[in-house]
Amino acid sequence: MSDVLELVDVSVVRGGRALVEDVSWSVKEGERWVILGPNGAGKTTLLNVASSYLFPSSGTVSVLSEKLGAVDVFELRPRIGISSSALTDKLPRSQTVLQTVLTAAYGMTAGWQESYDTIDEDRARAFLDRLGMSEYLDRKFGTLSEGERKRAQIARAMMADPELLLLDEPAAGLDLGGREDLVRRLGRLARDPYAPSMLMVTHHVEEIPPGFTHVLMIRQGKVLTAGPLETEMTSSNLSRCFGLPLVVEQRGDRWTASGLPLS
Ligand SMILES: Nc1ncnc2c1ncn2[C@@H]1O[C@H](COP(=O)(O)OP(=O)(O)OP(=O)(O)O)[C@@H](O)[C@H]1O
Repeated sequence: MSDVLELVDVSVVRGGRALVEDVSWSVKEGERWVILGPNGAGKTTLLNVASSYLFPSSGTVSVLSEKLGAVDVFELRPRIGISSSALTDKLPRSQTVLQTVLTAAYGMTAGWQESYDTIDEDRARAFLDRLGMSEYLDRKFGTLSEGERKRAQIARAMMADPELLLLDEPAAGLDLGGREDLVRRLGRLARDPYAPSMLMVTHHVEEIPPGFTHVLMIRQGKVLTAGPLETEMTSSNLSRCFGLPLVVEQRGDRWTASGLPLS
C-alpha cells in the first residue's frame, strides 16, 4: 500500500509556541482516520498541513507521495478534497447548490461561466443525491441550514475526484437527526472501496462513522496515540487525551463515551 500521508518529526511553531510538536504519522491508501482531541489540541493545524496549505516549521511532510517543498502545490491541491467551515465561509452565498458543487470540478469557489459540461453536471447531481441533497439543487447556498450546508460541502469536496478527503468537524452544529444522517452517509462512503482515503477531525467519538479504521489522538500539540481503532480507542487513551476519566464503549459499529460520575 502506498503512503497517502507521511509526517516525520513535524512541528509547527507560531509566535514561539509549538502548535504541533514532533508529530510522526503515516496514513496508507484506503485507510480512514479520525483525529480526536480537545479544543486547541492542534487537530486543524494537522489537517492544514495534510492539505498542503500549511508548511511545517521543521520536519518533513509527504502528501500523496509528493514531498512538500519539492512539489508544485497547485498541482497537488486539486488531488485533495476539503470540507471545513473555513472553506464554507469562502463560498458565495448567492450561488445555487448545484453551481457550488460544480465549480469544484474547475478548482474554483465561484462560477465564472454559464454552461458546464453535461458530464460534470451529472456527476455533481449524483454526489448531491448521495448526500441527500437532490431537492436543493436550485437553492441558494447561503439559505441552507447548517446540516444542509455540510452535506453540500462534502458533495463539493468529492466533485474533484480527490485521492484524499479531509473533513474538519463535519457534524459540528448538527442536531441529533442531522448528525445521525451524516454519520450514516459518511459510513457508506467510508465503506466504499473506491472512495478516497479519509481524515476526519472531530471532538466526539459518537461522530465516528462505521467503516473508519484508525484513530490519532492529540493533546497540546503532541500525539498521544495513532493506530487501529480497535486497539487504540480505549478508555485509558481517551481519558489521557481529554484530561478526565472517561469510559468508551463500542456498540455495534458505533462508539460512545461518557465521564465517570463525580465521587
Ligand atoms: N496562526 C496562529 N498563531 C498562533 N497560534 C495559533 C495560530 N493558529 C492556531 N493557533 C493556536 O494553535 C492551537 C491549535 O489550534 P488548532 O486550530 O489546530 O486546534 P484544534 O485542535 O483544531 O482546536 P478546536 O478543537 O478548538 O478547533 C490553538 O491554541 C490555537 O489558538
